[in-house]
Amino acid sequence: MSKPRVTLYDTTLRDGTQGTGISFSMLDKIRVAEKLDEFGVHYIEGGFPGSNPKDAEFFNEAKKRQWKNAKISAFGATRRGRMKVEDDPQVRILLEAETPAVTIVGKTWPLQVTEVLGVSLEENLAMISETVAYLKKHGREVLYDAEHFFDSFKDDPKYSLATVKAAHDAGADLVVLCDTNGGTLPEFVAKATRAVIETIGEGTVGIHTHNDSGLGVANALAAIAAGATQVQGTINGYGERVGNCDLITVAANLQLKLDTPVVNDLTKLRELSLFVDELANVPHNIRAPYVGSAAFTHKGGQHVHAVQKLASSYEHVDPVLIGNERNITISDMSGQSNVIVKAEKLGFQFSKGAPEVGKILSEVKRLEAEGYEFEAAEGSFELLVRRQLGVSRPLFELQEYHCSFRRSGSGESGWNKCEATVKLRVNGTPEYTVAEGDGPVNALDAALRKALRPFYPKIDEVQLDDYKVRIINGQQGTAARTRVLIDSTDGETSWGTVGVSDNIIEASWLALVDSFEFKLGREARG
Ligand SMILES: CC(=O)SCCNC(=O)CCNC(=O)[C@H](O)C(C)(C)COP(=O)(O)OP(=O)(O)OC[C@H]1O[C@@H](n2cnc3c(N)ncnc32)[C@H](O)[C@@H]1OP(=O)(O)O
Ligand SMILES: CC(=O)C(=O)O
Repeated sequence: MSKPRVTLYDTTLRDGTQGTGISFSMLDKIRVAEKLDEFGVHYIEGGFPGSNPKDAEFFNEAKKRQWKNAKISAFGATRRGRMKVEDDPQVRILLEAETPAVTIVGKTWPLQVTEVLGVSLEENLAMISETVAYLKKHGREVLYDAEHFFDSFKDDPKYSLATVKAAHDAGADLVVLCDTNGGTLPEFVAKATRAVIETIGEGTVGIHTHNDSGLGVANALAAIAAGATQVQGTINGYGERVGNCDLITVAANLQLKLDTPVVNDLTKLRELSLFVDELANVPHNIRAPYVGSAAFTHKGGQHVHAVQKLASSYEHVDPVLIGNERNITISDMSGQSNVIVKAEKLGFQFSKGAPEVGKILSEVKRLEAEGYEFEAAEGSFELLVRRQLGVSRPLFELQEYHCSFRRSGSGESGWNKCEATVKLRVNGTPEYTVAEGDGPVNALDAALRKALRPFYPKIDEVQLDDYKVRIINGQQGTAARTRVLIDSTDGETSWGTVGVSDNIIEASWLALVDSFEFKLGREARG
């Protein structure tokens, strides 16, 4: 696409990695940058090469690659006080990154200049203009990040404008106003942005916000409405403290709500968000605007009823536009509409008022009142539907199971032993098996598989991915009711099952049996 009115500047690989728990290997940084480039981000801030060898190495790798859409930028600071710009090693390293663009942060707030940097206000202006001019002389596109701009504008508008004017007059291609502490409100952001544009002209200002007041995106949009032409942010809002402006949300708002196209194909937005979470090893935020898996998930019966008739009744945009999809969940807040939609996915067609729908719905509500939760246990819900419709076939007839745990001695010389026995009949054939395991549930799992394997060899495809235990009525201490949720996979599909009991072993057994019955039942039906 031709240059849009607003460009996207991604700083996931620099400011994002200042977020607690966020770290990428050098090769993962390259993979994230490639994904951002493919998506159509206009600038990628790859890191702070003066900070650490990994970031410096990123730029060595980045210069060997062809970037289709994005300009790579190296991040650093203005020269240090009382030093010549050409003698500052951090500035030299910025040039050695050999990027087409360079972003430097400088101080704007008198408080920071005198108290933190410990230099005079005049020396700070010289640090800004000399560093910008030096980088321009070396042929770089220079983006100047005006740190704490809004706090400074509140305290001393004259000095804050003098700093951005110093950067602009020295040749900065863009002055980026930073809400570094994330405490500013949108109205003030808009007012300050307008004041800067009046001082240095149209098309010269970008915005970089943090989310400390929960307004990172709102503040960025306020600055854009006031005339800013670049928005800086991070994928999924990673960043120092509570994070940066979420570039995912901003991109969707600009393109879908503000008639400001920023990329060619917004349908890749969710994929980008998940990809970056995956590489950062961060759990996906299901409530993320636009791209979260809950963003178009309807739980309440009245909502589900309405979206079947008119999607826009409870959806602000079509999920397909950002590569997301509509989901309907089942719970005690469901109405007939939820059951009808879910049952249809299982191949059963019902109309409103059908007795089968009422039966399924009542059973869901009865079990949820006992502590079950079907939202994340679609496998158990499918079995519930089949059982209520009388079309399920149990895998076996249980006679008894037993498990034991024995601890002998203490410390390292002691030992633990977990053993389980399972006695059941499969198609009339008795089976009696015993197995050991790391814990009682693991031992039961092994004994049950041993008993069922001769009849259902596909059982070995089932792997348990996750096992979660939730105490439902904790006030009853060790006599509390327990809910166990198991996530299983066969490598191709994944499913969740649930079991509830006063006994943690029995709750686990129920969830385990549902997991096997779900998989093997589907296999048998073909
Ligand atoms: C708002 C932002 O997000 S800006 C980016 C912040 N990111 C980071 O700090 C992550 C990367 N940082 C680092 O790896 C290190 O802090 C380094 C390599 C930059 C500096 O390390 P050190 O030299 O050991 O200094 P230290 O981190 O203790 O202190 C920061 C130094 O930078 C100076 N500094 C801070 N801002 C600026 C600026 N805008 N211009 C010039 N110097 C600056 C400080 O005065 C201080 O130097 P001093 O001790 O000589 O006064
Ligand atoms: C530059 C930057 O990251 C900030 O001021 O927040």
